[in-house]
Amino acid sequence: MEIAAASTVSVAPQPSRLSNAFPRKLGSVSSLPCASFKRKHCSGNATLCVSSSSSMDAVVTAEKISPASFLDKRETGGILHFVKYQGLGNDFILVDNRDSSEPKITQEQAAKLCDRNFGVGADGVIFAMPGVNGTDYTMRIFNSDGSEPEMCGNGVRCFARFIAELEDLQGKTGTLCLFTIHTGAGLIVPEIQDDGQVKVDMGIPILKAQDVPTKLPGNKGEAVIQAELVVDGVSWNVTCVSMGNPHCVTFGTKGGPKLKVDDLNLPEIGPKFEHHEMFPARTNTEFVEVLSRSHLKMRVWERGAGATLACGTGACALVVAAVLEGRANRKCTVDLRADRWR
Ligand SMILES: N[C@@H](CCC[C@H](N)C(=O)O)C(=O)O
Repeated sequence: MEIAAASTVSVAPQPSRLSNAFPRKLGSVSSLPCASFKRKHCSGNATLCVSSSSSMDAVVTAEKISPASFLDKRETGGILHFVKYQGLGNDFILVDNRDSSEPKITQEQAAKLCDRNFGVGADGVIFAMPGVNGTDYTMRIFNSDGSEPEMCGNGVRCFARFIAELEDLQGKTGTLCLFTIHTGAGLIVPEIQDDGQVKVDMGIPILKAQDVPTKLPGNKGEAVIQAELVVDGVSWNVTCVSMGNPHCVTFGTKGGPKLKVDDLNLPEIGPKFEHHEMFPARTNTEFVEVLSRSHLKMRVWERGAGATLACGTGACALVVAAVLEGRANRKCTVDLRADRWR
């Protein structure tokens, strides 16, 4: 027995910007036991049908999916149950792990599951685990490369919706905070709105260089604000912010023209920031274009996940950086994607 087959995944209309951090549910993949995994694309690009029905065109069978073969070894029922959620296109595989403080799959297995061609495809895998220190739940997440970040803004919003559905809290939510979540970056208390969307207070940003962490020397006290970072021989201005996880925010090169984020070669430049020696824990990088003092546009290269369509901690980090650099007001809208970046 291999991976569970699923019914359907419906793709909801995509909003073009993140305003006040509300999530969109992409759809859910309900896992059903079956002996093989068959997939068929339905009409248009809005629906993907995955079915165990033999009448469907099988493009792959479970026996041939070595990355998925671990799925029958780790769970008693022989199947890893999961759902798929997204926040503004930042997508995650969510696993109900409430019965154990050990993730049901390893980091290597998570990376295989996140593969968009040979796995389910996602920016990360999130585990809903028992709470610690008096919290109701613990969220752990593995990036699509298998590394474990401390925090994920869109992920924690998806997590909150997942818990609400698991615990049947839908319709009882209002703006009440019904549960607390322990994360690698501290306590999160999500607010589930009447319409099911989730709002999260991301807490106080960390600016002290060694806590971000960055090896760049503090130039405003211990903070690194609009400092020079040489990447591949080019001097960029960067501000370093941790939202529990590290972010390097840039509005462009030193003395260069205003950054036009649409023109960036993200797959080329992104990894050079991520693996720069000045970031001992690697870094997420936000490339930002200022449209006005209250309207910013970003593209993100995520640590451990590459180019993603959105990043909640990144959106928060760049507003912090924009305010510190005097480029924007404290309240602004961040466009995370005008269309698909990749
Ligand atoms: N997309 C997330 C951030 C996920 C973690 C990140 N890749 C890291 O390694 O820090 C978000 O919405 O915040």
